[in-house]
Formats: sequence, C-alpha cells, structure tokens
Amino acid sequence: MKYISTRGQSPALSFSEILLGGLAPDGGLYLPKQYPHFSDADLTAMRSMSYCNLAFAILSRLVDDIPASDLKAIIDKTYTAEVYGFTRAGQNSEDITPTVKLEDNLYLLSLSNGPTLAFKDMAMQLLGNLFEYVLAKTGETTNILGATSGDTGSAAEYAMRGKKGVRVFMLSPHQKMSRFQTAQMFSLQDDNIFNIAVTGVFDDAQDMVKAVSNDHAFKAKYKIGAVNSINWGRIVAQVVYYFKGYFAVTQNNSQKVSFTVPSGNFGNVCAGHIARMMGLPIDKLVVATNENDVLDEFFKTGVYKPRGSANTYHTSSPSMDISKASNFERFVYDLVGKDGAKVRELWGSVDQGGAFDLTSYMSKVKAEFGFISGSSNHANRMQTIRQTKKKYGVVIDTHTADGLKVALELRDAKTPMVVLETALPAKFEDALVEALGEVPPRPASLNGIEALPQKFTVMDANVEAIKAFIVANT
Ligand SMILES: Cc1ncc(COP(=O)(O)O)c(C=O)c1O
Ligand SMILES: N[C@@H](CCOP(=O)(O)O)C(=O)O
Repeated sequence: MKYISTRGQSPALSFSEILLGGLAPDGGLYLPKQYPHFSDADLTAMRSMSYCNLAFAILSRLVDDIPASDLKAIIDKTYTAEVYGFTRAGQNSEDITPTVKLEDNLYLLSLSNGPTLAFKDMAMQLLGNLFEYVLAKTGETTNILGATSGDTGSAAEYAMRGKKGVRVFMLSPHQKMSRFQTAQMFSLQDDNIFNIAVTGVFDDAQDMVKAVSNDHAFKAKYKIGAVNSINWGRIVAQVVYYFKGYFAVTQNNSQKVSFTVPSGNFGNVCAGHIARMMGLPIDKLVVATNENDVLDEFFKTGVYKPRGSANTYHTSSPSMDISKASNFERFVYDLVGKDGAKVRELWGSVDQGGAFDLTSYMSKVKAEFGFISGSSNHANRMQTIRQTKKKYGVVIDTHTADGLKVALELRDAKTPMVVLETALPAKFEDALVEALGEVPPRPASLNGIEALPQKFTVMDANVEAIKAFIVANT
C-alpha cells in the first residue's frame, strides 16, 4: 500500500516511510492511495474476533512493509488487558474497548481505560511500539515534536518514556489544561521528556509544530517525528475501535450504526470516516463540538472559517478547545474527489488566515459521507453529566458529555447510536465536582499526582525559540 499527500505534490511512500514524520513535504497529510474494502463475508469473519485479531485484520491491509508476524507481535504486545485495565466495575478489560449500554439503541464506547485515561492511549501505545520497532531496524533516533490541548501530550509521554532513541518535545497551552492533565505531563522527570508551556492556545502550538515540520532542512537534520493525528499511524489505529464498537451493538451486517464523536482536531471522527469508506455499515457520523464550534459551523453551512487565538475559548472540555482542525483536510480531500490541486487552493486560503466555502458539496457531505453535527456549551455539559448519573448511574467526563448531548438531539429511534467516551471523569475533577458535587473516582496509582514536583519550560509561541530549544537539548 502506498501513501499519497492530500496536496498531491509529494512522492508516494510506504507505511514505514511515513510512520515517523507528520506532514508530507508539500504540507499535506498522508492517506492511502485507495482504501481497502471489507466485504460482507470479511465483516462476518471479523465479528467474533478479539481486539488484537481485529486490529491485525485491519492494519495488515494497510501496512505491507512490516512482516506479518512482526506486526502481529507488536499488536499483541500493545492491546492487553493490563495496559487497558482502568475499566468500570463490571466491564471486562479483555474487551479493550468495552461498551456501556445506557438504554436501548444508546451506548458509550469506552476508549479511555489506558494508562492516561483518554482515548489517545488507543493509538499512542501502538505508535510507541511501532516507533521502537522501526528505529531498532534502522538504528536511527527521533526527536518527537508534538502539540497537545491536554491528552495527546500525556499519552505520548507515557508511550515514549524509556523508549530507546526517542526524545519528546511537547508543546501545551500555558495554564489551559486541567490540573490533572498538567500534573500527568509535568510531573514526569524522565531525561527524554521535555514539556514546553506555550503562552497561547493549542492552535498556536500546533502551528509551531507544522512550521518546524515544513522547514525540511531542520526536520531532516534533527530527525523531527510526529505523534499528533497529522501522523497517519495515529489515525489507522483509531479505525479499529469503530469496527469493535459496531460488532458489539449489532447481530448482523445488515444493521447500521451511528457514532457521535466529541471533536476538536477531527482525528477521531476522521478514523470513523475511514472505517465507513472501508465498508463498515455506519449510518451517521455525528461531529460534536464544544463552544469552539468551527466544525459545527462547516457541517451546518458549508463554510470553513478557522478562528484566531483571540476567538478560541477556554472551556470546561479543554481538550476540544481547537479552532483549526488538522485532519479536516483528509476528509475534504475525499469530499472534493481526491483532487490535490483543489485542496491546495482551499488550504492556500486557510493558511493565510482565510476561509473557504463548499456549500455546493453539502448534499454529498450528508448523503454520501453521512456527516451531521451539533455543539454543546458549559451549561449543556453540566446538565448532561447530572442527567447521565441520575438516569443511568454512569459518570461521564465533560468531553463525552458534549458528545452525548449532541447524540441525544440528533439520534433517530431505529438506529443504534454509539457515543465515543474520549476521557475518564477523573481528568476533569473540578468540572465534575461542579456538576455532581462529588470527586470522581481515579485509579489508586494516580492519587496525589497534582502534588508531585513539576518540570516544564514556559515559552512564547515563537518557531525560532522552539527550534533553538530542540537544538540545545539534543
Ligand atoms: C478528551 C478528548 N475528547 C475529544 C477530543 C477531540 O478529538 P479529535 O481531536 O480527534 O477531534 C480530544 C482531543 O483531541 C480529547 O482529548
Ligand atoms: N485534543 C488533543 C489535541 C491534539 O490532537 P491530536 O489528536 O491531533 O494529537 C489533545 O488532547 O492533546
């Protein structure tokens, strides 16, 4: 399988060749030349598979330059009940992503039982093991440069700690993550982990990552790697749990299922789009945003108008405080008929701070690709957290609450709706106390992390400053 850039001007490369880097040299994002397709018979065979076998069935169709036995061993080492063991009472951690039935045709898909309590662990643990494998083969090293609004950072740092030949430089928005998220990252004292708190919002940090990635000479000299969802390796791993969730709530492949996805950088729902393109019988993909509702605006109007830092709000679902969704480019590439020149034209305008209008494509967005959307705000998520506890006895986090609020508005009575649970409540203790008046439970191993000493550097959103920091620390 070869991978091509959404902007159509980079050479086609293999999976291992694109694994470590983020953006393609032309500034686009990688996608497979064509999506593999799973037939009805394939789906039937996959229905009863364990998570590891399912992951192998999917990944082996997209990764053809790692020997099958090695790929299988990497997957088996990653998806274990021990790694994804922070399940709710009554859930089986062998399922890796168990479902919670709230009522008929309404489910949560638990994606946050990994070491850092957010869905990012689903892909990041695999990425850590794949990086280690590829680096050991080539004898190379990598300096990972990432941006986080709270969850990618800790997931990446936990996955890459102690990995030979890997350093992590993680940019986060200064004082905008929850206390728990901040402590998860900044309390790590490992020599290969560098936390940089950027005075700005997540989008400023993401812009810095992209600017460094677009400096090809610097990227090559300092072997800059990526762990954000601009990296195809992240997306492909996230495709798997849509299949797992679909099989968990259906009896046969003639049934369709809708998924609601709390969204920010559009990586998670992009994986759902790709699962759908591969033949998974998904009805609707519901994009749920918080007050930072650029994506909701697009799916309602056809106009994509990213906002600047001053108009990006700090909310109680802070991991979704994003106004420039990187992975949206992957979907738009498919929407405009895989036309790299068109994507270049559209992002030419976005990269200059502008907008674009795809109103004429909107019937296709819904009818052909199944996308619809909604948004949520602080009052909505407080109310949803309270009602979910009262009605179903289930405590959810603020991001999942954004998803559930939108799902309840947009579901139809006949189609099972699966809401992705993207983080556990413990990560957002202050908001949960406000909603429920009680402290959410957390794994004993994470008790008291907020009191641990923290190691981080504060920096302005300046590309030359982060380059100098990397040079000084390699
Ligand atoms: C808890 C949580 N929910 C939802 C999202 C949004 O996911 P995505 O950026 O893939 O759209 C994020 C961050 O990405 C997150 O950390
Ligand atoms: N919400 C994310 C932001 C980065 O998204 P990514 O999926 O592109 O890594 C976070 O929590 O850091």
